Amino acid sequence: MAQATEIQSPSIEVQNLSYKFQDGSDGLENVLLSLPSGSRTLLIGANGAGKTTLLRLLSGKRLAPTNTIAVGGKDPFKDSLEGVTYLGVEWVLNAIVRTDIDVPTLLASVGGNAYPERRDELVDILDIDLNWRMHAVSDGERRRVQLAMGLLRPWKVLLLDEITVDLDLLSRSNFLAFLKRETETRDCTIVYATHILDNLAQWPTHLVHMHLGKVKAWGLVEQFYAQVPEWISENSRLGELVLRWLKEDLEARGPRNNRGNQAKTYDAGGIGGYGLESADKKA
Ligand SMILES: Nc1ncnc2c1ncn2[C@@H]1O[C@H](COP(=O)(O)OP(=O)(O)OP(=O)(O)O)[C@@H](O)[C@H]1O
Repeated sequence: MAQATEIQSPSIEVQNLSYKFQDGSDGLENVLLSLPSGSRTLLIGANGAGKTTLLRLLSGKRLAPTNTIAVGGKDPFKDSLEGVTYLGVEWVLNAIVRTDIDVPTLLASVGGNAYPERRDELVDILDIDLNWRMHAVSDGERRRVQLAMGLLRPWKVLLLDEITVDLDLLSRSNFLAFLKRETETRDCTIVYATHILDNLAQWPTHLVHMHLGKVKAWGLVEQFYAQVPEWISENSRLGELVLRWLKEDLEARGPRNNRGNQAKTYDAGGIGGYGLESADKKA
């Protein structure tokens, strides 16, 4: 197995990145980004815009064309980088966190004893009960333990694909504040794909707007906020901006299905096909 390379400065540079899936369909097209060390970037875009695809390429889980991605100056796929943490769907689906196992054992299994202060801070911030047994916790409680496990080792680049959906508002807010503090107190960078914008307006330093595999716009958050009318409150500025982007994207893409044909299909098999028509008639 190739030895992991430690990255120095956690910047992210992407240029001319185009990517096709195995079936030949387009994944990303000509992506260009430059995210400096210490930045906190929100990846914004409708479902299917390409956010996960980009994060997986940045994490080195997928092979990008040569010289298109540099994380800390290195190719994440070739150099199997140490300090790059990707928390996405695979992480969430990990079966071990559903077995009859206790929290201290789980945290120890990912190196908790090597970082006792960090472990205790995360347990505190995420309000984790060390007496929980993982087969008998709620989805949100399980997610908090997973986040503590994933964040325990002091990463330099954190790639986060929305896995905070199960968290209650206070846990999520504490978690986001923790991430912000991390970037302010040590040399690290975060890219976070999310649809949930509550309490996030003050969080990002950069925004990336993706649409159909392309980056439509990216840059410092202030430059985007300047486009939103001033009368909109500071807190909802991000929401207003994203809503505007998503509406434009939907208009540009058009409806997914041709409405005329769809209507015919529904008429032919539609409600009647489920037996509801006859139920109606009986009533
Ligand atoms: N393995 C694959 N093969 C072919 N197409 C794929 C594959 N994985 C994803 N896609 C397609 O690529 C597009 C981008 O998917 P991706 O998961 O990156 O979107 P996303 O922005 O993360 O969406 P969401 O917000 O729903 O998570 C989608 O249209 C999806 O159907």
